[in-house]
Amino acid sequence: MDPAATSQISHLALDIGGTLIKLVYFSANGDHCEDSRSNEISVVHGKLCFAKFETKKIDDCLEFIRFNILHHSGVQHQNGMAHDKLSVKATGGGAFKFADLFKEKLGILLDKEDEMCSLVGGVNFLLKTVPREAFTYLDGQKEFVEIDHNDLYPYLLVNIGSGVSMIKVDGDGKYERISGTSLGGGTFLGLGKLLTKCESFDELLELSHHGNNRVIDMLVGDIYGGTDYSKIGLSSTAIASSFGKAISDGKELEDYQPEDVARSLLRMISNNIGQIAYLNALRFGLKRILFGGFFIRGLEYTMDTISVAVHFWSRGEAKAMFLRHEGFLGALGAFTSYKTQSHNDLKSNQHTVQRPILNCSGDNFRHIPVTSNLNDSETIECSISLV
Ligand SMILES: Nc1ncnc2c1ncn2[C@@H]1O[C@H](COP(=O)(O)OP(=O)(O)O)[C@@H](O)[C@H]1O
Ligand SMILES: CC(C)(COP(=O)(O)O)[C@@H](O)C(=O)NCCC(=O)O
Repeated sequence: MDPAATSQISHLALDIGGTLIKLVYFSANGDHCEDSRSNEISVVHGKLCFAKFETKKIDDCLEFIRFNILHHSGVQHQNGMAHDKLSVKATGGGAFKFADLFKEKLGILLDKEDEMCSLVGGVNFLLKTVPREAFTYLDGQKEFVEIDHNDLYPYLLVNIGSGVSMIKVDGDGKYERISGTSLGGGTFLGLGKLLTKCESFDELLELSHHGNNRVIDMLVGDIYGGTDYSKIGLSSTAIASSFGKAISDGKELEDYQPEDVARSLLRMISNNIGQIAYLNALRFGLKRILFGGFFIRGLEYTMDTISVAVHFWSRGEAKAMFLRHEGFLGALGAFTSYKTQSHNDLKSNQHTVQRPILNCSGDNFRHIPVTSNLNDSETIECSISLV
């Protein structure tokens, strides 16, 4: 393997969702070593890099791929003669919706991976490979959880994207989508834009940060004259009805502060998802609930609301956990699915494309990582083997 060639290697996978396009690609450091067991295998050190674009700005994403020449790292189809036979792993609805666009603009075929399968693959990869990936968040405390690989399953994966999917995971590639709700991140952003006139997700989050949901939410105490309803375990400060105060306040939307509206909205969506997640965990006796999707964005208020909902409804029985790479689960799953290409295919193709083909075997991926560190820019240091 030519070291100069390995220094440029980049391998790409995409998750094209309803709101965001997520990219995961491997970028080599430039150093590599031959595997002592076989002179046909090279180990390449590098890092997994992450990028995201709004789906409505797909042209920016295409330009990013073109500028960084990521599309040339695709796997060449058998019998493929030209670059238009290169294919890149892709998941999410956009892998179907935008397949023609990718072919037309970049000359690549999107090799479609099932969205649920990719989400599960991404989580399992992270939990097994990346230290300090999963954590709990309660009472303002973030605590990393190292999960024993032999005691990983079962768990409930709740992916909060535009909509929400809830998947019971029983093993590697063993899963079932058991529930979902259309009240997800898209609802938060869509309603938020209409109600607050904000222009972006970040702006909506910033607003929510400064708001007070009690201005607009109807609390138990508002209904019960300031007292708890202790007989059924509801404190006076619990939300009885999200946005309920707007019924009788005699106010127009303009009379409320956008900050307070944003806060109530965030609380409503997070609380609802936490509660549905708990109910589904209860249905199947699952104790561990992992939350992913770009809606969370590591936001303390969101994680706290979800954690409190799960803790409250399960009376402390179930645990909400979060992931550092929450938004890239599907893309990571699609990335690791390159392993399903047979070695022979990859090897023979090595001579027909300009760039070396990576063997992203899941097993190699798991065992070879040097440091598997996560640095500030959220990259994951790792190594992969080339055939
Ligand atoms: N920069 C952003 N722009 C738009 N939405 C964002 C952004 N960051 C986080 N979000 C939230 O994440 C959701 C999308 O999450 P994601 O997991 O990418 O789902 P999808 O695959 O449906 O696009 C949005 O609906 C929104 O609530
Ligand atoms: C259709 C979807 C799987 C698409 O995934 P997304 O782009 O939202 O991440 C998801 O939006 C979803 O599961 N919606 C909830 C549908 C329901 O169960 O009511």
